[in-house]
Amino acid sequence: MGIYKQSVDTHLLPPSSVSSFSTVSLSLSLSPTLGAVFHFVVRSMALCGAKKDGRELKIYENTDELSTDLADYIAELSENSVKERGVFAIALSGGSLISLICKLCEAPYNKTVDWAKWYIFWADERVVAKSHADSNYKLAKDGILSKVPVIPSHVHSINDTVSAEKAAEDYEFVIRQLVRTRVINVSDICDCPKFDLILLGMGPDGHVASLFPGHSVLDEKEQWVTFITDSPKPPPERITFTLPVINSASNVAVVVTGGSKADAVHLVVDDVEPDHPSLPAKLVQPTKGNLVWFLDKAAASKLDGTKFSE
Ligand SMILES: O=C1O[C@H](COP(=O)(O)O)[C@@H](O)[C@H](O)[C@H]1O
Repeated sequence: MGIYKQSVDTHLLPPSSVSSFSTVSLSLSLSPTLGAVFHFVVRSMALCGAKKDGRELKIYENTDELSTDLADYIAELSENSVKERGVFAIALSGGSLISLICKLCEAPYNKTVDWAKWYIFWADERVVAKSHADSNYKLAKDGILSKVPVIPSHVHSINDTVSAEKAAEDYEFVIRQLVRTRVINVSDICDCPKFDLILLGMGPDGHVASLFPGHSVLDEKEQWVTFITDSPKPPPERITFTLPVINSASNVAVVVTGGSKADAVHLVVDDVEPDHPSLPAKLVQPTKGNLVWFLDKAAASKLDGTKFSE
């Protein structure tokens, strides 16, 4: 069975990607049996991007270039949202994501972003004290929020003095109030909140937020925020946005770096074994919103048909 090759012009790539290209060649191979396969050839300090199955993949030479483009992406979404709605409702994750968005604290973003219009939430949180090293809130506060002029009352972290179950319930209540006043937009197709942007990381096991492979909370359809007390990754008690909330967002970005996650990226992005019990990251499929994967070269290294050359 032959493989048909066709060139894809860079005008098909997202403008933010094209502007950063130095030398990029991208080709799309169409095989009757294998479907579409992207071949990325990245030279010098280039990056490349392409649409695949409704997702946009952005692959960067290194984490520094990824961070720069990610800061641009967030700043642009913030500007658009403030223009359209007067506010920007963003949900953060913890882990490696925070150091990858730290460029937002630097020029020009520290001055150009309309920080007072930001409303900040967490897609997941560990149920520990806010001062604890495991707290996703503490990570973001120390790394970013204490360095930019966000309004403290717009920062919606969980109640860290109650059980995981109560913390999830309280957090959903807060979000419901803010949907009612449209600080957080509402989905056009269900009653779910429609965050302007949800930023997710992904673990080597394919978990996103605190949605772990095989966990029953993956089936949660009613609640917006739920809890677990048996996280396979410590600490065990966590609250998390459910899939209906994640998939109702206007924009979702999954940010993944490092070779330890290359297998999971391959399984999710190349949709290996589609009938196999799903990895949580595979279930991130915004119904009407945009989905962008930000990958460094190491995380993208096992993607089908991906070939990098220096
Ligand atoms: O436990 C968590 O892990 C994921 C992934 O973290 P990373 O350090 O591997 O990027 C993170 O997105 C989530 O918020 C966090 O609670």
